[in-house]
Amino acid sequence: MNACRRLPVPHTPVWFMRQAGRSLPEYREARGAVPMLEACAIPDLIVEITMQPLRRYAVDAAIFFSDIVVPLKAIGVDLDIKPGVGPVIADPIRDAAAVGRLRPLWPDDVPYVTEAVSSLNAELGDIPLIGFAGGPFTLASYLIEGGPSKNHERTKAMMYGEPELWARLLDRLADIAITYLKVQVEAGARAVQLFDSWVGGVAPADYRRSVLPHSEKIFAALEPYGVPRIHFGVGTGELLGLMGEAGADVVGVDWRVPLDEAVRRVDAGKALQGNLDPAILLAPWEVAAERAREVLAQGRTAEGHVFNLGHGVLPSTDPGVLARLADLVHEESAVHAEAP
Ligand SMILES: Cc1c2[nH]c(c1CCC(=O)O)Cc1[nH]c(c(CCC(=O)O)c1C)Cc1[nH]c(c(CCC(=O)O)c1C)Cc1[nH]c(c(C)c1CCC(=O)O)C2
Repeated sequence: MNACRRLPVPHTPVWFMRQAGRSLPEYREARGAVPMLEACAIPDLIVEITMQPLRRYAVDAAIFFSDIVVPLKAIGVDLDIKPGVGPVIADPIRDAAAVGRLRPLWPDDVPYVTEAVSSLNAELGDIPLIGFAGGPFTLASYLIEGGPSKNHERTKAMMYGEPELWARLLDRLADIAITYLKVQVEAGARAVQLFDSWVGGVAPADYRRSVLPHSEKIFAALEPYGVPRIHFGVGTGELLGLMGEAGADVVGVDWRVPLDEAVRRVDAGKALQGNLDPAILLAPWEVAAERAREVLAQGRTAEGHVFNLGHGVLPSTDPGVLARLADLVHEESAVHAEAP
């Protein structure tokens, strides 16, 4: 929490995107045959899966176990998460009538979120829980394409060709994200992350015109709660400044841009989060450790640094390596914190 607020810290804090999930055998066991979206609606299971990585790693935060499409499912969008694929939408949104059918999310639509966050908050004690929501571009892309997409072509066709319809869709998605985040914060989440994972395919001028106003609305709505707001996307090197401008306190950086360069791209008054390449954890430990030290050194140029991977933990990652990484981050950064 202090690092997010650019205050002094005894060591660099660390957590890992996707720290819960398929890299953990106990996750696979707990999930069993329960489909992903069903699991996301069972409070006991949410609590158990959220806690699992904290039993293994000395991480400084928990991230709520859910998915960015859970609020869409909760308002009645016919969708599924297909293993190895991702979210798949039965009737993609392609016209004004379909956008009109996207109703608002009400807190009562997700009682299991309120229940799970409250239990987690009690169980976690001093360790903060990070709540999250999907960013407007990323959710729009799943809804318009009907599933994961490489080029986001129909999405961009709407963004460029039907700007009014696009703005209406993104405004509705922003309102859904606001409610989903407020539910989590009001139940006890102490920070929030907006995952606009796939917005990196958008040029800065288009981001400013067609996406930023909607993300800005989300961050502004969270402002009164005073919780740190983290903003992350993949391949967003050219957008880092704008993603900060949208109203984030912490800008998440993927592995493509070194953190000292990210510092130059983001306005003063922001902390950074990132950014070890998750794939490096599949290389020998000493190779990964050396790069983690580099990330720490580059992170020291930021006003605040939360160590993380540059994207989610890969399912083939050895949990033992993540445990060593969390310890390394603490030990090596504590040495620097003590230095005169
Ligand atoms: C794009 C996106 C999605 N979901 C999410 C994003 C943004 C983050 C990112 O960029 O990765 C967010 C998300 N999804 C999940 C979390 C849990 C918290 C965490 O530990 O980080 C978070 C923060 C659980 C999950 N969400 C999903 C899993 C895997 C489900 C399983 O066990 O099969 C988990 C643990 C499913 C999912 N859901 C989605 C994808 C692409 C997938 C993977 C599909 C696959 O490869 O099987 C959409």
